[in-house]
Amino acid sequence: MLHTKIPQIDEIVEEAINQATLQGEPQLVCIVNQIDRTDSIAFLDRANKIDKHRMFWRSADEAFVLAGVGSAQRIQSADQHRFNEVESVWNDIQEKAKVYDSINEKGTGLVALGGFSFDTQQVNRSPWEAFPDNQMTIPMYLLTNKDEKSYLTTNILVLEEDHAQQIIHQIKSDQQQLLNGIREEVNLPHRSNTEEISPDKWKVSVEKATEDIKNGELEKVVLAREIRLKFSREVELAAVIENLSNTQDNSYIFAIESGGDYFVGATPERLARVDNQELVSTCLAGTAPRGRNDEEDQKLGQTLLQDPKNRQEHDFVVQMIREAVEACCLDVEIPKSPVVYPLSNLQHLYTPVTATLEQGYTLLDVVGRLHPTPALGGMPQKKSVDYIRSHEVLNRGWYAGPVGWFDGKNNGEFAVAIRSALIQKNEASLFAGCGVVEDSDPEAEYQETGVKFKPMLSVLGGY
Ligand SMILES: C=C(O[C@H]1C=CC=C(C(=O)O)[C@@H]1O)C(=O)O
Ligand SMILES: [Mg+2]
Repeated sequence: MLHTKIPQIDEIVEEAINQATLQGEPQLVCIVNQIDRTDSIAFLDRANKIDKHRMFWRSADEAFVLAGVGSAQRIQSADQHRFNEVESVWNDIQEKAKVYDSINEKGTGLVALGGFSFDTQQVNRSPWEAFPDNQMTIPMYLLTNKDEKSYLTTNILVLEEDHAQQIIHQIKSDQQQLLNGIREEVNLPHRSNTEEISPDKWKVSVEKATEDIKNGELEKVVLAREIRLKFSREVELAAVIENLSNTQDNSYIFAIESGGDYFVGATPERLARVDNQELVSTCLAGTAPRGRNDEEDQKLGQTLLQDPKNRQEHDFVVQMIREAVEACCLDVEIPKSPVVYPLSNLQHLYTPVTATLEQGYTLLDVVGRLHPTPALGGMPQKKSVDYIRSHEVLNRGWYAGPVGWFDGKNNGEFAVAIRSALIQKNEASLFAGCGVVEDSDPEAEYQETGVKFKPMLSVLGGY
């Protein structure tokens, strides 16, 4: 049931058609309602019948979920200055939109969800044809679950030639399906094939990178590899998200559907979050497996904290994030040493970063400055991205790029899209990388990436 406290939808749509006629351009209308508590995965599953462009975000550390359906308006930019360009289009959209929002909650109203590719200079598009270098979408319908409450935002791009009754009928029927439609049983299909892409060639590339680092070409580079899977039938988005949500604590769960394909993952790595002007970023790099019991687990964690190779991987990240954040923030706080961050299959070195954005700077400014951090690219930034482009066999596409959301109230968050898979009908490509420094051992890095595949692999048909 909708708890409407704003003008009747009929009035809103008719007013928007008048506006569109007067302006000679479409009018974006945004309506926010509090609704009865609604399960986000059921919502996404029922949306399957409405639009094949769905988006999902679950925070790693707060009860906050966004599930978006369809596209009312889309922002795309392939430009080198894509973060600034997205910001300026976003400002323009906000200025022109008519927002009916008496609730004013974070993540409701005008919200854009989506992501950015890892490297705009990558010319090879396959297999990422459905994912442009940047795509942020204002969904037609957005469910926001925050703490115990649910909100539904409806965004309509109204055209001069639209008929009010037709639009209203469509919205009512879509809302009925999204909130009350029957949820079909969704299961994951059987996995019929698993192929590791050139593991030996990959180990040779790690060996070569350690030599190039010793020769002073660069200081650190993150190299990724791929596993390809085949299934007995199409893999349903809702089933993957449900499984990841049940198994991956301390991780962001994200999914973006585009042109029939979708990119999904459970990443522990925040890039940046802004609540008003308060910034939180995360340094996460350096990895060990989990132990089979508490004692072994503690021991592995302690060894990780003292291991010079892992500390070096981590310290490059802290150093770079510190410099980037200090350039646009006040009151930057970064602890002197990392702690251990436990996940279901492995543990990482973790250093939190908090700061206050200086006036005039935004979340997208910070994302543009940070991406890619040395946890995904390397050190120095440009050299390592060039190195990846010319040495890595796979095409990263959106793997290791920023994925997330922002609203019109100065809130938003981006994570880096690792522990992820590109799913195309009954096939999937999984990606995992590791930080290579001069003391890296190819076999150990191969094992480390093996553990990083586990969260997605276990959801997509067992180890
Ligand atoms: C690049 C990935 O992980 C990064 C994040 C945490 C730890 C990492 C590491 O220890 O190598 C990587 O830098 C990946 O999972 O694909
Ligand atoms: Mg590592």
